[in-house]
Amino acid sequence: MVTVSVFPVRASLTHQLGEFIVKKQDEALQKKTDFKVSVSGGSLINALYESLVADESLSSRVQWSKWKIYFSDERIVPLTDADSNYGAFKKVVLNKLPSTIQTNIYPMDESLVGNNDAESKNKIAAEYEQILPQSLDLVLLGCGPDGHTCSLFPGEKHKYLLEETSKRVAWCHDSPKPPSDRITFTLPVLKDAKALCFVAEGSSKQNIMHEIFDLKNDQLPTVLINKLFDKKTYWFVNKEAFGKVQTKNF
Ligand SMILES: O=C(O)[C@H](O)[C@@H](O)[C@H](O)[C@H](O)COP(=O)(O)O
Repeated sequence: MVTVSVFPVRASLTHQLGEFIVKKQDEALQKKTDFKVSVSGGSLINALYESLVADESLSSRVQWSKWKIYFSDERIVPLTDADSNYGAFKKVVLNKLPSTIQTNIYPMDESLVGNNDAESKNKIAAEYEQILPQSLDLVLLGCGPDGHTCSLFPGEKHKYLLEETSKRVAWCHDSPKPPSDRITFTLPVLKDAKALCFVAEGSSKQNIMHEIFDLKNDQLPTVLINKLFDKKTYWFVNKEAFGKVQTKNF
């Protein structure tokens, strides 16, 4: 069973999300000197700001200097582009931290970004794979209204990403959510991670939450992940997103 927590108001979701992340951080730091975490783009980034920066009862417990921060997926655009997940995370979260705080962040190498050939895009993915550790302590994920996560999209034409077993980071060349070129973790990275945490909020997620949790449509990447990695998968959702979900059997 996956662990699902449903929150009536946003502040309680972001607080409990922060408590969960800090708990995973503390568990990791009891055993080693760093906390390896990956973040995704989209609305998750604002939730992370609320949890880890704005929430004063949590912000003092976040040991940023011991975090190693990776990206679960990244759009192939310059890191300064408004579409960059790194850029968004830096702007919304890291730039809000006191300047004395050191962070260790691992963005995609943007030097090949301008090249439009497949070889360059595959190389960007392969280079990211090289810097990725074997096992992340925590992978933070969003869920799109179509049931995608990372840049693993549902449907026949995107199956090449879900079926990838040798590349740990792959080039997604046809994202239905712009921009179309991205790099993304593949399932082997999620398999080796210690914990996976999804955040989904708002009424635009109602239909997909119903499909994921009630209908369990296993054509959806998120359903597949729930099935494959149930014991280490956690969902933080709000009551709007879960408005149509009937089941208690996760
Ligand atoms: O770069 C991206 O596009 C994201 O990493 C993506 O996987 C995101 O997490 C979902 O699309 C959910 O985004 P929302 O929460 O904004 O719907």
